[in-house]
This record gives sequence, structure tokens and C-alpha cells, in this order.
Amino acid sequence: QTPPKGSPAHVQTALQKVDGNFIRANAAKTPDWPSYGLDYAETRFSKLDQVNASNAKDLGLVWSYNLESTRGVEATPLVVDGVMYVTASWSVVHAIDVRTGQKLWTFDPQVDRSKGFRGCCDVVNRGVALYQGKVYVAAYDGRLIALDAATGKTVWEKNTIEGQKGSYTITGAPRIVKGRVIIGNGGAEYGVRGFVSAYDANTGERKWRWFVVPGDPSQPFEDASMARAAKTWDPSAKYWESGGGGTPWDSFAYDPELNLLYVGTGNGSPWSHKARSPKGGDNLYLGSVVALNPDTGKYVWHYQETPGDNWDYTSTQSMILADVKVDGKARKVLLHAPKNGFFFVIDRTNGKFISAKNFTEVNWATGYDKNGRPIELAAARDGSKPYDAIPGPFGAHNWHPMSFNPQTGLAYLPAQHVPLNLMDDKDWKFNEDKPGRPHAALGWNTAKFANAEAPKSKPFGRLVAWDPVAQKEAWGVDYASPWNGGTLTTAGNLVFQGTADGRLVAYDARNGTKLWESPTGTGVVAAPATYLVDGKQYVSVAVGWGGVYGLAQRATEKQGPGTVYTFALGGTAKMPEFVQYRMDKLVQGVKYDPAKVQAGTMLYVANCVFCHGVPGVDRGGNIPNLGYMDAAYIENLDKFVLAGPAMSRGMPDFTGKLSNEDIDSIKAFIQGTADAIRPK
Ligand SMILES: O=C(O)c1cc(C(=O)O)c2c(n1)C(=O)C(=O)c1cc(C(=O)O)[nH]c1-2
Ligand SMILES: [Ca+2]
Repeated sequence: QTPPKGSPAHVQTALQKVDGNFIRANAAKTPDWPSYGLDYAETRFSKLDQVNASNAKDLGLVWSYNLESTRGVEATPLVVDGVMYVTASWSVVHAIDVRTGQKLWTFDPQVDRSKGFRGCCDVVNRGVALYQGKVYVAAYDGRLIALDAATGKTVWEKNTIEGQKGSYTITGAPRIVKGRVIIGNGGAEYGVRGFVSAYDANTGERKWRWFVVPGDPSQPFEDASMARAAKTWDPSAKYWESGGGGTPWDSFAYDPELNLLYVGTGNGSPWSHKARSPKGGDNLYLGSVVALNPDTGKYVWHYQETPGDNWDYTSTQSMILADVKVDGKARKVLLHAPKNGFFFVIDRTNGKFISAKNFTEVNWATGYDKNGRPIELAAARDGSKPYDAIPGPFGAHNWHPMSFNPQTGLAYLPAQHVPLNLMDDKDWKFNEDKPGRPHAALGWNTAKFANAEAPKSKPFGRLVAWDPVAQKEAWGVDYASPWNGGTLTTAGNLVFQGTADGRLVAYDARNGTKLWESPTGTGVVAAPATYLVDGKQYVSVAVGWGGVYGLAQRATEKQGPGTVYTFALGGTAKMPEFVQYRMDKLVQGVKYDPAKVQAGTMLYVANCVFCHGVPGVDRGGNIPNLGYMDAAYIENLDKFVLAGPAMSRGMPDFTGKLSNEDIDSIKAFIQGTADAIRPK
């Protein structure tokens, strides 16, 4: 007797099978999508071809599912035998029956909503991992939680940041390698020491932890890799007090034959190299790809893409393991397009540099020498004057997943241009909250000023189809907005990508011809997934505008809720009604003292700007712009800022941080800016 599909007994049987062998076997034909990047190589290349370049035009909606969230949705849905697991903002897990589009269960880890500010970049989550009947979610507040796949009930829970000091979070999807749950933490904008940990999937027991940067050199180093790294840091500024950074907050890949786990590491903490390590140095292992032994967590090799990071150039972007021919020789390589704007091909057996070429405009280096060191432009590191960092901290490519299609030999990545003007803050002191310092009141420690001068160029996005062997673009598609979704590519010669302007598009993987598109209501940042259920191919994407760029900016006039859309050939379901974005007129009539505008500007930078944007200039993302609010809100700003009603939606409590006089100054800045830009 087989249990009915979607029943707890069916889910239990279907999910019990998922383990390392299952993930490896699935890679041959990819009927299911059992791991974040589809397979251990993180290719996001599906071998399914029922949906292909000749029939993609017949795709239609099968169902949509309301994730009941209003913030960013970054998850790739995992699907095994018609059971989907996907996460929404605040790390809420949804189990959905693909056959009906109905909810099986949800799990809310109850992250304290008033602590949203403890992560830099929206209260997002990139998805779950599956193993032997369990679902693993890493919650925003640092807890790693194992759930029963059939019921959503907690099996075990571990606090991954227990005993560590600083503002740590988790946004990434766990991966399961050899029965261990691998997870990294974020927090390098605040001042933390990055690390990656492995937990026994069955018991939750911690098996190993590898730190990305060294700790206090007067204490014993954890291992030889830390002793070696410490030689590349200048201890005079006590980097261990502000943590040093390097947080591996997103990407991993695993090569079972080589028995290597690849980790993409993050930026320096603080961002300014001079503040962190005044005499210079490469500051290992920031901005690197590091190979670890997955059994022990021991360092094997590294390749550093951004030595002495000075621009928030993380190397946490998706890494893809591919086998390609370079100069006629078959090579096992790792493909990587980190924030710094260069596309890297490295030998994944030993970490040796093969080649790098910029995939978009960059102004910090002209290229890489044959040893794999960047040839830098001095102005980029100078820091004494306002300087447009290109790429800026938003990255030439951020976490939005890349895919690689071995049939076309092309990698597909959402590239972008988002300039930010940076200058060193020479007086920076760790955790000193001073007006004018970017988000200093919320715990940020960048030792940089942002946009002291307005950037000279405008942001844009571009889907880039990159030939990693020739190191050049094969084709590309321009978008008016940056922050477009991750990609999926298939044996049907397709590339699927969601866009910031609210569409899911299918392109011909060979030449970029647009074959099909569907509206998605709001902007898409996550990557789609494809899979078979009862022999039929589906394409699903989780939609919810957000992530760091999406907090204060947007490219649609439509708004949430977070929604999963599932498409198939011949689908005829109706799209849900899209909600008009709510934005009032430019604020008018709030009484203020013009003498307070300057003080208000500095307070706004230290408390408000990265979430709410510049009043009246930006237009709001998943958080409203204060220049486009009804005057009553701004007049009563204290009621919102001091333990206000929006705390249940992620607004911090500024009690004790902002006085009533400070709030008056912020009001003056908001109304003053609105008045200054109002068309005469
Ligand atoms: O340094 C870090 O620890 C850290 C963490 C995260 C994160 O966990 O989301 C981001 C970043 N940095 C970051 O630099 C960044 O651009 C970024 C974008 C996003 C996002 O989800 O949209 N997260 C993060
Ligand atoms: Ca960062």
C-alpha cells in the first residue's frame, strides 16, 4: 500500500532517502532539486529538457503560494518527489505539496523582530538543506534548527554563535556534506570574526569550526592556518577587537572525489584596510576561496581574490565546480565571480590561479598578473578623498546565484553597476556611535564615510553569459535596474532569471533571445529551480523584493507579499492580484528649524539611511522612504522611533540612542530635504 502523495507518510518516505548518495545520484538526471545549488558542484544546471527553447513559450502558471512575508525572499526552493521546502523572510520555513500547491506545514523560528538591525542586509534567508527525513534551517539570529520533514516539528536546535561576541546573523542556506550540516555566519559590517562550522546532521553535535581570520595573537592560534594568517595582519590596531571579518555568509561547494569543501569568505571588518591593519598586509583569509577537509575542518589551500580588502569585496558569491578544457587540457576548475568584478577560473585541485578578467567596469585594478595578484590602481586604496568605488560594496555581482551550462560552456550571472562613494574615516574607533558614521547607532563599523560626494554614474544591471575559457562575454541583456535574480540553466538550452522589474524570463542559453516571460508582481532576487513531479517538469521561483539593495530602492510599482510561483507547459492558473506600492506624495508642511538640518543629516546617516534611503531622493523598497510619508507620520516621528509599532516588523527601538532633540533634527532633515528637491 503506497501512502497518498503529500501525506505525512509519503513525505517521510520520500525525504528519508535524501543523503549524500542521493544528492550525487540525482546529479545524473536531476529529477529532484535536493540541495541549494542543485548538486554538490552548485551548477544550477538542470538536465531536464521537457521544457526547452522550442516550447518555453507555452509555459503557464500552475499555482501560486502566498509566503505571507513583506521583506526579501532569497530562497531557492528544494523539491524531492513533489514536496517543496522554501523559506521566506525571518527564516520562516514553508513545506508545500507541489501536486496541489497547498501548504503541508510552516515553521516560524520566532526570530525577535526588533533585532532585525543586527544583520546588515535585510532579514533574509536563502533556503534549507535536507537529510534523512529532516529539514535544516539556519535562523537569522544564529540558531541552526533541524525539523522533522513530515511535520515541521523541531528535532534539535543549536546556537551557532554561543560564546562569540559581536553582532552575528545567518542568512545562508546550510549544505550537508558527509552527514554534517555546514553553515557560516555573517556580521562583518558590525565587527565580528568569521567562521564556518559543521554539525552532526542527526544529533546536532558540533564536529568542527574553522575561523577565517586570526584571533588575538597573544593567545594560542586554533591551527596552523591561523598562525600563517596572523603574519599578514598588522597587530597595531588590534584587529581582533573588531573581529577582522571574513564572514563566510553564503557560498559553499563540495567535490566528493577530491574530498574538498570550498568556502567563499567575506570582507574585512572594518572595511577600511588602513583602520584594520595600518601597515598593510594581505589580511588572510579575507576575500578568498578556501578549501577545507570536510572531515576535520582543516585548511587545505586558499586563493585570495582581494588581498587587503578595502571595499567590502566579499568572495562569498556562488562558486561552481566545472570540468573544462583550458589550452586543450581537461582541467578541474572552480568558477567564481565575486563582488570585486573579476571572473576567476582557478584549479580546484590545488587552488592555483588560472585566469581572471573583469566582467563589468572596475576601477580598483587593471587585471591580474600570472601569479594571480591584482594589479591595483593606487587611487582606489588612497582613501583620503571621496572616491567612487566601482564596483562599490553592493558588488559587481552579489549573492544572487550564478549557473553554468556545460552544453553552451557559459556561466550566467546577474552582474551590476552600483557605485558608492567611499572615503576613509580617519578618526574611527570601534563601536563609537557618532553622527555621520554610516549606521554607527546600529552597530556598524566600516571606518568609511559613504557618499560624502554623490556618485558620478547611475546604477544598472546586466545578465551576463560568460565564457570562462575565453574569459569573455558571449552575450548579455541590459536591465535598467541592478539587483536582478539568480539564474537557472537547463539542458533544454534555457536560462531562467527573475528581474528587479518584476518578471520571470526564459532566454535561449545559446544567444540570449528572449523566449518567454511572466509578470511576478514585485521584483525577483532569488534563483528559480526546476524538477520533475510524476514525470512532468515544473519551474518554481520564490519572489519577494528585498536584500540590501531592495530595502530602500525598487524597480516596480507593485508590492509583495512574498509568493512562490510554479509554472509548467500548458499551465492555466490565474496570477494573484498584484498590490499597488503604497507611497504618499513628497512630504509637505512639517514645521522645522532650518538650523537643525545639518545635525539631522548626520543623525540620519548614523541611524536611518541604509534602511530608509535618502528622503525624497530614493523612493522606498521593502521599507518606506520617509520623504514620501504623510506629514502626520513625520510630525509624530518620536512615536515610531521610540519603541514604535513597527518593531514587530523589524524596526529597531531607538530609545536611549536618540533624544527628542535628535528626533527634531531628523524631522528637520527629512522635511528640509523634501523641500529642497521639490520641483519649483
Ligand atoms: O559581511 C557580512 O557578514 C555580510 C553578510 C551578508 C548577509 O549575511 O546577508 C551580506 C553582506 N555581508 C554583504 O556585504 C552584502 O552585500 C549582502 C547582501 C545581502 C543580501 O542578502 O542582499 N546580504 C549581504
Ligand atoms: Ca559584507
